[in-house]
Amino acid sequence: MSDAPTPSAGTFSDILPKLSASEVPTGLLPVEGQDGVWHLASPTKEYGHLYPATVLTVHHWTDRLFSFTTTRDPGLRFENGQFAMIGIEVDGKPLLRAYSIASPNYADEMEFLSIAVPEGPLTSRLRHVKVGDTVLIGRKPTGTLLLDNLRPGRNLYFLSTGTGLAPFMSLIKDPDCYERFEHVILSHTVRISGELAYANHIRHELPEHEFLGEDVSGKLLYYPAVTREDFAVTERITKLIESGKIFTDLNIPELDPEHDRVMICGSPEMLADTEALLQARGFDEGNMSKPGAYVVEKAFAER
Ligand SMILES: Cc1cc2nc3c(=O)[nH]c(=O)nc-3n(C[C@H](O)[C@H](O)[C@H](O)COP(=O)(O)OP(=O)(O)OC[C@H]3O[C@@H](n4cnc5c(N)ncnc54)[C@H](O)[C@@H]3O)c2cc1C
Repeated sequence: MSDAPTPSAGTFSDILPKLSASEVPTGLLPVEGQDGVWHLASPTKEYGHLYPATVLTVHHWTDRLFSFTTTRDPGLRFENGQFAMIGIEVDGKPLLRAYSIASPNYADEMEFLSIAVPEGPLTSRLRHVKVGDTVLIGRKPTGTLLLDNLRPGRNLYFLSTGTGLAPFMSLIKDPDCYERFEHVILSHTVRISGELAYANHIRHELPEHEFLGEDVSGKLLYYPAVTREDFAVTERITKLIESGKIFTDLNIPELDPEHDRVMICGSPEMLADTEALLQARGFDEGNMSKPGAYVVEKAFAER
C-alpha cells in the first residue's frame, strides 16, 4: 500500500473510464468506500503477467454456478478453446486458478463461467464479484482444445460436463468450426437443469446471430442432459454413445475415428471414462505437434 498512487475519489462512473486511460498506472482497483463512494485504490503491486480487468456483468445460474464478463486488455491474444489464469488479490498476493475463456477471441469482452465451491479459496470469494470489481487475468492463455490439434473430419463433437462447457462456448462462436466440419455437436451434461448454463442463448439467440446465425442454425446440434432430475435425456455421455441414443436422437452417423473429431472437457471421472471409450474405438489423441482424432482438457483438478 505504501507506494500506492494517491487514490482519487468520485462516483464509479467517474472512475471507470479512467481505468483504461493510459495515464492511469496499471494495478488500480476500484474500491467502494463505506460511504458508497468509489475510490481508485491501489492495493496491488504491478503484476506483469496479469492485467486488472473490470467486471462488466455478472449472472448467477444457480447458487453454485455463475458467469461474468470483464474488460479485455487490447494486447491480450488467445485462441478459441484456451484457458487463462484468473483471480483476485488476497492479502497482497494474487490468488489464481485456471479458467477456460468462454468468449470468442474476436470479442471485446472476456467471459468466464465459474463454479462456486463453498470452501474454495478462490471461488468462495469470487462468487461475490460485482459489476465494477477487478479481477486479474493472465496474459498468456494456453490449452489443448484447439481446432488445429484435430485432423480434418466430418462431424466435430464437443463433450462437456459442468463448467467444462466454457471452452466450447468460445468454440461454437468460431466460424472455422463450421467451415471445417459438417456438424458441430455440443453435449452438455449437468446434475440439475438449472446448471444448463447458456441453454437459452444457444437455442434461441445464437441461431439469430447476425454473422453466425446461418452456420449455427444449419450445423450446430445442442444436446443437453440432466442426470439428477427428470429431463428429456438423463444419462451420462458414455452411456449415450454406447447405446447409440445420441446418434439416433440427432440423426447422425455413429462415432467413427476415420471421420469424426472429439473435444472433451469435464470432471476427471468423465474424462477418464470418455477417453477410455474413444481409445477403445480407435481414436488417437492430438496435440500441438501432431493433430489427432480427439483432444482433452480438465474442467477442474481434484485437490
Ligand atoms: C485447465 C483448467 C480449466 C479450468 N476452467 C474452469 C472454468 O472455466 N470454470 C471453473 O469454474 N473452474 C475451472 N477450473 C477449475 C478452477 O481452476 C478452480 O479449481 C475453481 O475455480 C475452484 O477454485 P477454488 O480455489 O475455489 O477451489 P479449488 O481449491 O481450486 O477446488 C476445490 C475443489 O472444488 C472442486 N472443483 C473445482 N473446480 C470445479 C469445477 N469447475 N466444477 C466442479 N467442481 C470443481 C474440486 O473437487 C476441487 O478439488 C479449471 C481448471 C483447469 C485445470
